[in-house]
Amino acid sequence: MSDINLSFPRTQRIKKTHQISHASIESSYHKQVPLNPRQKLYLDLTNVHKQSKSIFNHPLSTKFAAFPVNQLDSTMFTPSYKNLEESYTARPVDTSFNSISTSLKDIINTSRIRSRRSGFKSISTPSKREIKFPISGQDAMRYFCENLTEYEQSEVLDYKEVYFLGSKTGKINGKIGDLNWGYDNEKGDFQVVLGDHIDFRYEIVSVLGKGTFGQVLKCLDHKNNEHVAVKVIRNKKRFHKQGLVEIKILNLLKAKDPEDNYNVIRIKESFTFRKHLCLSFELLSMNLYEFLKLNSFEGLSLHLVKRFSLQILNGLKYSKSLSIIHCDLKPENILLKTSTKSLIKIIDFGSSCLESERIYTYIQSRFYRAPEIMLGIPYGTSIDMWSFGCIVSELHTGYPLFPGESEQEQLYRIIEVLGLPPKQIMDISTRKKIFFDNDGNPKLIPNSRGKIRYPNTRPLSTMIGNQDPLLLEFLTAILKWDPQERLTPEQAINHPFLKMQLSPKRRNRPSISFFSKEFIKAKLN
Ligand SMILES: Nc1ncnc2c1ncn2[C@@H]1O[C@H](COP(=O)(O)OP(=O)(O)OP(=O)(O)O)[C@@H](O)[C@H]1O
Repeated sequence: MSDINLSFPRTQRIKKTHQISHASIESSYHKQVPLNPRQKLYLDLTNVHKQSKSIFNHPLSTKFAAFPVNQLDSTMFTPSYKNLEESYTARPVDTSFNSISTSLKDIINTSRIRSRRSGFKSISTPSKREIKFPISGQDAMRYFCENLTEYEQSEVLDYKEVYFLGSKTGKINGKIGDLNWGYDNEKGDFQVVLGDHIDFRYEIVSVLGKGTFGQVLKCLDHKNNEHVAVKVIRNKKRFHKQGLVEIKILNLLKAKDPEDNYNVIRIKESFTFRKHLCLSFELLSMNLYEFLKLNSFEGLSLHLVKRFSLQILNGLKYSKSLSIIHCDLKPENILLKTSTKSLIKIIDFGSSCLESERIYTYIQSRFYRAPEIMLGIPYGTSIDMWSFGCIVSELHTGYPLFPGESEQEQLYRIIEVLGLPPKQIMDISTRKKIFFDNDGNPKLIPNSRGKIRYPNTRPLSTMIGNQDPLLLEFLTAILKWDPQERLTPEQAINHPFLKMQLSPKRRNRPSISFFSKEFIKAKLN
């Protein structure tokens, strides 16, 4: 194929129209009427099109096609031209690309020379450092095409605002046929590439946690220039559906708490990226399980237990007022706001529901599971108070109160401390056959170490120690079989255990054990 000839016959008819038209531009050029750069490039492009259909068969041509004609300018050529050259290098046998790339080179050069000659200011390609973000998806293609994978080149065009592109090294090259173009593993988890972007805005810094629902990533939000936590939900229908419920509940919690007074996590944004539902949150510090671990599982001072308890109850009181059941309260879902202060927030409303919209009957993490869930009895917000009671004990002692190795052992551990469930509970239990014989006696099945647990043989006082009688009273009032008898968050806040101020002398352990970031990192890894 020969190079593109940029001269046009003198006989070309002039079309008198105010709109940009191919003929008018061509003729203006030929009559030495100065063309503006956009007109000239329109001409160049259409000539490329006319003279070489094959260029438009190349995958990159779809990128050209994606630009409305009135948005074409010389800056577009640079990256696209480079890509054409690259594709030629990759396929040396294809001589048509050779001539096309040479032609494009000519077009660009000629266009610049002509612009200079005709006195028009040429459109110069700004250096990448000069470009200020955000840019449009189209500009991302113009200036940074070579930083993007082929998948991203199509993807980015849908973005009105691009804040961050990620470096090309390490990016997953999305391919048809791979799981979600290669962006997912077989479990539907997003394949994390540190340093890459999420949604052309968030830079992935590290992985903060992995859970049933997906992964939580520490990211730098290039729009607001702050670190955030982004929860990337697994790309599976069930998790996606539950993720939508989580967003609904988090938005409700946020809307009714404009001043951030209630110790619950605040959602910032939600969006879908590569088929993954994503939720961005304020970035918090370590969770209370990690905090206990950092304290060598020795348990926290009563002073600190009280401080944490009051804040958790504040969150539970608030969620109860909105009829929200958290359904998965545990130390891993309570986070310190920073590693140097005792402020905390409740996170993970991923299993939550409204009292009027309960879907699942079997919920909560086993150690913190309320008896009514195991016994198959209708439940409400009081299941969170059961979990709260277990957490208070664990914060105080350093170890879970009822660490059942199975569902059955979980209930037998509770029976060992509280005795048998009262008649009114047994009567309405739909799952009692799993745990009790026909006479209502526990089946006394040994656990994996051969231990049989007998009712009422292990008083709560021996499990939590006798340091503070009010703590025992407090926990006894919370850990009730009957949810109706359990303290509500309001009642718990007003319980003497939390009302009593500790004098500094009575603080039996250091009031708080906060550490440097380096120390925390070393300990937790
Ligand atoms: N806003 C945040 N700031 C810092 N770390 C966070 C934040 N949100 C979550 N994490 C970390 O990620 C972990 C998992 O988060 P989350 O519980 O929301 O995910 P999940 O998939 O629902 O987990 P699970 O399987 O426990 O239900 C948390 O235990 C915590 O360590």
